[in-house]
Formats: sequence, structure tokens, C-alpha cells
Amino acid sequence: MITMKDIIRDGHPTLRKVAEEVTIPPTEEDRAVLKSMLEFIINSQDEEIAKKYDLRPGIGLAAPQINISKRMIALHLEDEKGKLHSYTLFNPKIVSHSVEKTYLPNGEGCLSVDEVIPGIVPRYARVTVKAFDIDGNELKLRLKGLPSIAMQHEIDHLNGIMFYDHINKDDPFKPVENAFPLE
Ligand SMILES: O=CN(O)C[C@@H](CC1CCCC1)C(=O)N1NCCC[C@H]1C(=O)Nc1ccccn1
Ligand code: NI
Repeated sequence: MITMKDIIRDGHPTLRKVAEEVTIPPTEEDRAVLKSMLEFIINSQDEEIAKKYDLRPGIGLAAPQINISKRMIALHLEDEKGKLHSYTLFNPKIVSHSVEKTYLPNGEGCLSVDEVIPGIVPRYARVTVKAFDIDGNELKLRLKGLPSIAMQHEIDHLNGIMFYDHINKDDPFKPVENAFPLE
């Protein structure tokens, strides 16, 4: 099982690489890795398991964070209606997005960043994503709210981008044009 020791931290070069596309159909190994990434996220949200293995809670994980420079991500999170969504995706790609932006009112963190970096992290309010599921079937997702924000955070990891790259360096809380806080 994946634990925090498997998660590389800011400064590790893999976090700044553009990850390689996964060949479709995925190999058994790629499928096993992606399943283990979702298992980690679900474990990290389970109070007992997280305590037992000292896991930091997460709602998403990208393969580069476990030093695998491949375009694979897992997400396990609730949407604004309280509906739980699990995503295990190969080669996700944002194919369209809203002009409007949004951001988490308390900023963002990252399991690969041990310090708190305050500031507004502007994200597209809505995104349409094309990807392949765990079996290699093509799918299209239309996301808004937290799923949209989290998806963009994870796809950034596949392109070597960290959340704080989006924070205004001169004034981290400067209002962003056409961006509205989530909730
Ligand atoms: O690349 C993947 N990661 O680095 C794990 C990150 C991904 C999220 C950061 C912002 C959007 C996606 C993660 O889940 N966290 N980051 C560290 C703090 C805890 C946790 C978190 O933000 N939790 C959360 C947020 C909103 C609502 C409920 N829970
Ligand atoms: Ni992250």
C-alpha cells in the first residue's frame, strides 16, 4: 500500500517534469498502480487507517507524486450536492473550460508540499475533461465546483506545475478578475 514515505516532496525533480502519456490499453501494471493510488486516497480519508499509517488526508493524487512520471490521476471527493465521486484516469486532458474562474476560499495545499503557502489559486470554474478509465475506455467529464478545482490541481501535477505557481507573488490575496470563491 502507498504511505506518506512514497510521496515525493517539493524540490524532487520529478514534480517539475511533464509526465509521459500512458499507452492505451493500459498494462496490468499501470492499472495496478492507478488502483493503488485510489486506495491511498480512500485510506487517507478513513480516520482509523489514516491514524494507523500516519496518512495525510487527500482528495486526489497524481502519479508523479509517487515518483512515477506517467499521466495517471486518482480522485475521491464529494461534489456540492454531497455526492461521492471516484475517478481513476489515464491521460486526462482539459478540452474546454469556462471563462469564469473560482478558487478555494482557504487556498490550496498539496501532499507534496509540507509548508502552508497562503494565497488565491485561481482555477477555471468549469472544465470538460477527456480521459481514459481504468479499463482504457474513453470518457468525457464535465466538472464544476471542488471536482473541477481538484481535477485542475491533479492535471497540473502531470505538467510539472505546483499550486503555488498560480499565486500572485506580489499580493497573494489580490482579487483575480472574473474569479469567485467556492461556496
Ligand atoms: O495532488 C494532490 N494532492 O496534493 C492532494 C491535495 C489535492 C487538493 C488540493 C486542492 C484541490 C485538490 C489534497 O487533497 N489536499 N492537499 C493538502 C491538504 C489536504 C488536502 C485537501 O485539500 N483536502 C480537501 C480540500 C477541500 C475539501 C476537502 N478536503
Ligand atoms: Ni498536489
